[in-house]
Amino acid sequence: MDKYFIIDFDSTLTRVEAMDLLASISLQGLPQKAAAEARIKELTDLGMNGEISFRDSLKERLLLLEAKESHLPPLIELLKKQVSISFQRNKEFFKQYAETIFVISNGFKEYITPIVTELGIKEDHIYANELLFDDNGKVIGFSEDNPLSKDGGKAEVIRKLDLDGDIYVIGDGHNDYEIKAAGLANKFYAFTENVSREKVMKKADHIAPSLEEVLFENKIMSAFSYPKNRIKVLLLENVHPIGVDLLEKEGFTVEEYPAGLDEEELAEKIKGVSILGIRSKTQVTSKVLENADRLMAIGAFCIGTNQIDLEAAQERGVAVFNAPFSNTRSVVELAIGEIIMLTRNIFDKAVLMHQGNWDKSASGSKEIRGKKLGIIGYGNIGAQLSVVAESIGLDVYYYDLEEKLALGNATKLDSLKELLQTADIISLHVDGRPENKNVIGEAEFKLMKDGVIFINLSRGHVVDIPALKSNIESGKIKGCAVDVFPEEPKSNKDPFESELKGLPNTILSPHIGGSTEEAQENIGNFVPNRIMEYINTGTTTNSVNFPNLTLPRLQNAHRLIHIHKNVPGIIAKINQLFAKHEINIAGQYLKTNEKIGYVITDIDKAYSKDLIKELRAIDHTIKFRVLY
Ligand SMILES: NC(=O)c1ccc[n+]([C@@H]2O[C@H](COP(=O)([O-])OP(=O)(O)OC[C@H]3O[C@@H](n4cnc5c(N)ncnc54)[C@H](O)[C@@H]3O)[C@@H](O)[C@H]2O)c1
Ligand SMILES: O=C(O)[C@H](O)COP(=O)(O)O
Repeated sequence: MDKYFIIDFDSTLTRVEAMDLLASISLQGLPQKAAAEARIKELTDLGMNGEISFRDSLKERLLLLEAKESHLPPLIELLKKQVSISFQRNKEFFKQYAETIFVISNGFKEYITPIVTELGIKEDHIYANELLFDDNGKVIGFSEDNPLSKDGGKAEVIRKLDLDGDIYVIGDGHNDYEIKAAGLANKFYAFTENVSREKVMKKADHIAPSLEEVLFENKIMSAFSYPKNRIKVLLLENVHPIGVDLLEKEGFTVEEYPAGLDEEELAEKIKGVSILGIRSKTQVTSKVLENADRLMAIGAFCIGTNQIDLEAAQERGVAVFNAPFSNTRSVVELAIGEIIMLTRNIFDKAVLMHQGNWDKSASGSKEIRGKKLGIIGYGNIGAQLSVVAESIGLDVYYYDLEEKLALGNATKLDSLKELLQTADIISLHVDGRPENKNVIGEAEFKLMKDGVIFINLSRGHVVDIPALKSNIESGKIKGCAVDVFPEEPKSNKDPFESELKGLPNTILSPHIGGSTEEAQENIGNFVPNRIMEYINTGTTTNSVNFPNLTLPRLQNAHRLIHIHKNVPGIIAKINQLFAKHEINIAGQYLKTNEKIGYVITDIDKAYSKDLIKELRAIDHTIKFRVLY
């Protein structure tokens, strides 16, 4: 049985209402332009929602237009640029299915025909109204014999066409739904890529946010192997609007949640989610991942990824991305500011001032110039802090577990002990790996100089809090700044509890080291782009738990992405299947790490579906997907 596709023009096949565009051309320079345009828009919406008779709306709109034949060429040029994005992506569909695609519109043939024939739709499959002109080329009306000039016209055209097969209507208006209401279509797809009309969506059999959704539903090959609107994104912890916007523009269905979720909540919410976006608070545990039935990628919209069970994610074929340098500078600037504030005792003095006390004295207040700054963890933040600190006169020492290049005049120390004994100011910038729990505890505080300044902007669990508290109280630590805590409130509405509250010369901040507008904007851009690259091309550059592969653009081929446990013989099995099915391989890329293998194979487009089934069935396959 043939499948016929009946497609609406305005706001479906194109992103705009052609009459609105025509109005802006024809009314150019006329005093009534703004008022007439507003009324035309209003009449269009009333008509589309089925609130006024179509013919009345059309008549009134045409009268307001002041249109001439000479306005049509510029209108057509503008409309050509306004073909809906998912229609542009799927030109192949229009060519292949030309025999069964019809455009039925209450708009006008004069501008519809040049646009839709360019897509490959046949001229005699276009049904629309026709304009009438006077001798001077002025539009004076429309052909009233045409059924499309009146209510129910679309249904009448379909009835006359007497198509032998299933009929699927794709449109954004009530007049499109009327075809289904008249019993003349199998399904009405409310097309929402350009406009979403609540009343129309309620009546639809299916909402189609893109043409791919319709094609996928009907098992027709489309530009994407999977409609993007079916990819559900869950964003927690107030991800920057830029990030939200990028993911929405990509066509994903995005749900946002301002706070973090606890394990139980997330284990429920994660079902059906393909992309999860979090920041430092949300713990993505193996229990959460067990329920992640569709998860492909996790974006940590921050630097740290210790909140994610990276190994469990990897074993399930879930790639994790973060923003490794987007807030580095912000943390460094805060550290520098705090070093100065604490060395000058500003925090306590400010508190006293607010209480009405004037304490002008130099006692215990020092310059930072020439003081020894000890940086523990000389990674991105530690190294950047080293450079900035040195430029304002600090003498920099550092200790890192790994061999790191000393920047500027910084001095590398070989042990933590040496660093703790040397520094006047200690700033902690280690990562949050579990082994770093309490890396600074009583024994380490004991090794520090009396009157040391201590700063932790890294992770809360790396410092033993009771030990820190007693060393502040004893005066061993003269000043302290802590931005990160073992337990942090889930949201701004929850209270903050800590033993460190109320201690002298102690700056407590609510985990805002990386919270600057610049950093959040950078992160909002960086992470979605890595995720979209991964989803669209398979590229894993910058993934923190997947073998990193930068892949070329896919050209005239299908890309098979196979993620498997790194056990011997898998590649051989994959390639044996290609040989068995006589597949021509256009390119193959492989990278493994200890746990998983990541194999990408670009192959010619023609192959049997059995190949896919057999690739999926290879033992130790974790995930498999096809891109085209
Ligand atoms: N407060 C905030 O808002 C904020 C913002 C950004 C980053 N961070 C945190 O800052 C920390 C550092 O970030 P980064 O981008 O520099 O990370 P990074 O991975 O580039 O650097 C961490 C460095 O610490 C070293 N290291 C790890 N454990 C160590 C140990 N026990 N002793 C000595 N060295 C050790 C590593 O070898 C590495 O060089 C991370 O914990 C990150 O989560 C906090
Ligand atoms: O890891 C990070 O980048 C910091 O801890 C900042 O985390 P946040 O985005 O949750 O503020």
